[in-house]
Amino acid sequence: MRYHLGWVDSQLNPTNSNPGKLLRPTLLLLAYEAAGAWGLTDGRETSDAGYLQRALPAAVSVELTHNFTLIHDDIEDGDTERRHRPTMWTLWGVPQAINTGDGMFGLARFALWGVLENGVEGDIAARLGAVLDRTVLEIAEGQYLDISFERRLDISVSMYIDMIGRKTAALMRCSAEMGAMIGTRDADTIERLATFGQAIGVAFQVRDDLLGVWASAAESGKTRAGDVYRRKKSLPILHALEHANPQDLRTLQDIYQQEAEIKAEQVEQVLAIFERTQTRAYCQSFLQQHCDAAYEALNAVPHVNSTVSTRALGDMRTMVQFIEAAAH
Ligand SMILES: CC(C)=CCC/C(C)=C/COP(=O)(O)OP(=O)(O)O
Repeated sequence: MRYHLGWVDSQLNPTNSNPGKLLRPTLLLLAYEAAGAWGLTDGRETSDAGYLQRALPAAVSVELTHNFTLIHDDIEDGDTERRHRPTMWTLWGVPQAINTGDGMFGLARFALWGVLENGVEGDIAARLGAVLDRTVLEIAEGQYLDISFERRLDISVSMYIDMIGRKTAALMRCSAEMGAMIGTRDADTIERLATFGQAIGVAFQVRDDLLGVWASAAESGKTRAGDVYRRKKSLPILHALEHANPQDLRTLQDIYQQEAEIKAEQVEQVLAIFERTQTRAYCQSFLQQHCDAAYEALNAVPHVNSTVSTRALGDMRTMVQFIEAAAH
């Protein structure tokens, strides 16, 4: 993939050796190119990558937004490690970590105005700000729902999908939508790419949910069935709770509500119930549906006479293929 993580990382923070996946800025830049990179047709194409400047402030902005939410998320969850490093609140204390997260959100908003210096018109810049603000509100709603689900077992699959749609997919949608808005004024193109972002966002989370239960330790670098050990309310358990027979349902309720830590044999019991409820197949088909929706959105992006756009659409398909692999 062209936007190799190191490339975007060097734009964001030259000293950061573990920046995370940088999925959102990558998505934003690809959507910008796919949408036509503001009239960059083959006849006008330049050999340098100067045209990317136009979208770069927004790419920085979505990554800063993501990192601000992670700083606050780690405080709320009490997590002590992220990306194999101590979380900010463990180093600086909760008050300063909250403050840093707030500052980072301010920085994300401030960085976005940089598009004005790179040739983006004022009305588009203002609308980019509105998309980002609406998205942050949606993420906060998603986080509210997620936290409120923690002590409950009566969460339906559709409630969960609504939650991840806001908490995880909203910023992916926002990234693709913003990139497209900087690349073109064509409403159809913007809508298709935004839809792509939403679909890939949900798919990405469900892939994580699948790997959290069924990836081998070697594949994921984590404990096998780690999400069952943590009793995480992800798609598999919510599907199983909806489809278990009465006896299995009681077993799941007992295990997920007990005060004591879950034992290895109870994890095996949960996995056996997942088998009986065909939960893995359900999650895989759910993932496939969202990957199909992502492909469909890409196929419907109006054609631009530009190799840059064609290449970006190809890279976005590669992204879907990577996520889709967890469905097989
Ligand atoms: C308003 C706030 C604070 C929003 C948090 C948004 C977010 C995507 C958190 C990480 O989710 P996660 O808990 O599923 O992921 P991880 O396991 O990486 O913490």
